[in-house]
Amino acid sequence: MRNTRNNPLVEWKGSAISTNYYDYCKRTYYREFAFGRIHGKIGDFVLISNADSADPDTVEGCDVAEILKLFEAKGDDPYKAKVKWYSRPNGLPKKFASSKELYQNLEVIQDNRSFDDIVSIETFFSLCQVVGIDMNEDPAEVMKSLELPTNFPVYVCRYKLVYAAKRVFKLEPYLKMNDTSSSPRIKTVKDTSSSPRIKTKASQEIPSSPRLKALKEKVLRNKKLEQGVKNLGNDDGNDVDEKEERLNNKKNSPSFDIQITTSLYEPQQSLTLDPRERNPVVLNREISGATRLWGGAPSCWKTMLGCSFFSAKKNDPHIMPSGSAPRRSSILEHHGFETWIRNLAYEVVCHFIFNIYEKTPSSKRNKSEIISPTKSSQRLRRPNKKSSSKKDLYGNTSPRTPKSVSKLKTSETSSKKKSSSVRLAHLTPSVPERSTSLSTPNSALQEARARLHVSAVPKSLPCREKEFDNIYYFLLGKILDGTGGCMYISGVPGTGKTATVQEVVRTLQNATSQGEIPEFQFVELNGMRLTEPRQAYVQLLKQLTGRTVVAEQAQQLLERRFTHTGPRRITTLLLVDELDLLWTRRQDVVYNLLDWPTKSSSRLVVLTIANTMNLPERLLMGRVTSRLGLTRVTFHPYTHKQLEEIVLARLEGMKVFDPDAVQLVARKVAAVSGDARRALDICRRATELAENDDSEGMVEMKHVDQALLEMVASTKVQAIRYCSKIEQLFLSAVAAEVQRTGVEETSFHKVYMQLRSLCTFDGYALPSITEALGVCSPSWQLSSTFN
Ligand SMILES: Nc1ncnc2c1ncn2[C@@H]1O[C@H](COP(=O)(O)OP(=O)(O)OP(=O)(O)O)[C@@H](O)[C@H]1O
Repeated sequence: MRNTRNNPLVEWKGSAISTNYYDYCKRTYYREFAFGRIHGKIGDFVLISNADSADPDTVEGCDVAEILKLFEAKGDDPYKAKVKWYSRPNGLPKKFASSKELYQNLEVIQDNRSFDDIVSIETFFSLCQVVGIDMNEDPAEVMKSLELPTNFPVYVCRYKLVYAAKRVFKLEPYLKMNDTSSSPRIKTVKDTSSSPRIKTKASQEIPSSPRLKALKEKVLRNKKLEQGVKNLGNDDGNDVDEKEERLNNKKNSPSFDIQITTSLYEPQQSLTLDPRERNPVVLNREISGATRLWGGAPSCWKTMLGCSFFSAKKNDPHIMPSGSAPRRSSILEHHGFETWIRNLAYEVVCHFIFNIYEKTPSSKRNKSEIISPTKSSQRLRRPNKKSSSKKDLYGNTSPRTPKSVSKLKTSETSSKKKSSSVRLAHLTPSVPERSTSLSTPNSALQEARARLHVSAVPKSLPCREKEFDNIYYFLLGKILDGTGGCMYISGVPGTGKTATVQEVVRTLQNATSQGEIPEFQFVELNGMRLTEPRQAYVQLLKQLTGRTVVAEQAQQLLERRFTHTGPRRITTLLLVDELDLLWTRRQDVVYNLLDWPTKSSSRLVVLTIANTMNLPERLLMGRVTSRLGLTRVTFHPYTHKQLEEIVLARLEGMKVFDPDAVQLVARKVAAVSGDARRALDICRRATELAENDDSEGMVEMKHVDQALLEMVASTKVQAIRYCSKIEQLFLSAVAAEVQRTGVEETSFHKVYMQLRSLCTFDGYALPSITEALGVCSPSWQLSSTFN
């Protein structure tokens, strides 16, 4: 039967599977498919192209998965498979990924994290094999001894990643205790002459190593089992469990001998009980409820519900999972009474489950997936007031008494809803200790100077609680939702924009490592560090995949990544600092960076930082601004009180500054720019002056006065002071134009327009264009130098 709908490349093999459950799902399920040269069936292992990898069209760029179901859905991409994911070691959570015990290229780990498990068959790259081995065995040795086909990817599996608690994982042995005595579990693929798929060694002579002896025995036993399936009721009767679990599936498959194999992964397989294939949390509860109600489900029911169906044709050389005898059974036909019992039991259980499912309010079901109401301990907790003065929320020592956090007022209402459950937190922006300590200061003044340095990481970011909150909850909402979005952050230099965002990211990463929120990846671009705007693509791709390519190719790869679905994709958080420097005439770079988050599959959140508040409206085209959205946070210049607080917070516990001296600095800086960097610099210089002066280790008003004077009398200021009036006016015009546009480059024409305005206001005669051009030409500089 060939499907002509949309894509003639995928073809179902054999007839559709019909059961009450599948009929209820209103989907058509199949056992086998052909996609180009790939001929696969339920139970096979496949490599699935990963759009997020550096090279999705290579074996290394693919993820490993086992096919659990095959079905035809509605829509443009109807050929679907339900899979069980297997991760390579570097695809595991960080704490396992770096483990030296795991073999990057040889080994995969069954991954029970809640990735999307419905994938398009069109993303299949090739078939592969996974061999289950005991956790104490050496994968390299096993691979050597197995002598498996070299042109076919083969992996061993020792572990499975399971939930220890909500979002906390642990590794468990892949094979259960009673499996360890048995030989490796190998699933082979069917040898079809039409496809270049790999033939396993099953039909070849197997070398006589103990492992392969056992394997050979297993192959023979499995073959016998399959024979048993063929000869109804004529199995050898050795395996009591198999006998018990035998069921008649005549109704469902009149023309096939059906073998129902309970999976090795019973807990996961049981998820298939959900009539809509979603909400595993609720479903598990339903299953256990059903089991309780019926006094423990008989093994045959378990088999029925957790089974995968596949055809067992006469010459099919399947090698079945070893050591799985107790968990597998063959279903034989023509047992009328058994069929009746089976169907009755099946319908009753399905009916029971559907009823529970329908009666469970959808709100409850969804909630249980995100934040378990019973596990309040997992949430961010408001710190105990008594202890809050010592430790902040994430265990960092914070000398500040936490302030109450203002309500979030972002325009993102959806994230508000989600975050409300996590909102109990009292968030104080804080920065973790630096990893390498600064050189030990000898005096109090030296220590103060070290603390006042802009590069010194402060323990907290006072006066930015509200901004911290807004950014934190925006990002939290996006990470919990698994959606994309943009935020525009603006403010004059030195107002703590970058520092606040960095701190938010650190706080979220901390929450991730504690299993409170899902994983996300953080990447950073800074317009100042790029030689030209299109380098943003190169840098972004490099940080995401580790691959360096030219800008055009990088753009194509990023486009592909963000416009294609990635079932195992986690949220990407991109910080674009100095956005205005990515501006190009076509605005394509900024457009793409803001357009990718709007794609439903991208899971990309972009935080953009720039110095001007109205940059989007002034500099960017309408279609770019529209993509930026309305979620904006403005960092206003610090007031003198805030600057005072910032400086005093850094000097906490020290008595080196006269309080009036700090106030003087704060007032002077707030009057000009409100730049925290400038205030810290002046205070630092004052400590140096106090050290040279014999002032008994105290910074007084005179030191601050002198430092302020030095700032004014800096070389730049001196140079400008000695410029001619026309030069001073020209420089003012350049500064006004740069301030107006927020871009550091400008044209002479625009500067001249500014110059005209300045001259008119100040009552000077407007210099001619030639004179103005002369001011900025090198020859003018030379002549002025010599004059
Ligand atoms: N609230 C604050 N508390 C303590 N230190 C602060 C605070 N705000 C700013 N600073 C200090 O000022 C320095 C400059 O901050 P930051 O780089 O975040 O400013 P910015 O707004 O991003 O400036 P620019 O636009 O120039 O990049 C930081 O390194 C930090 O040391």
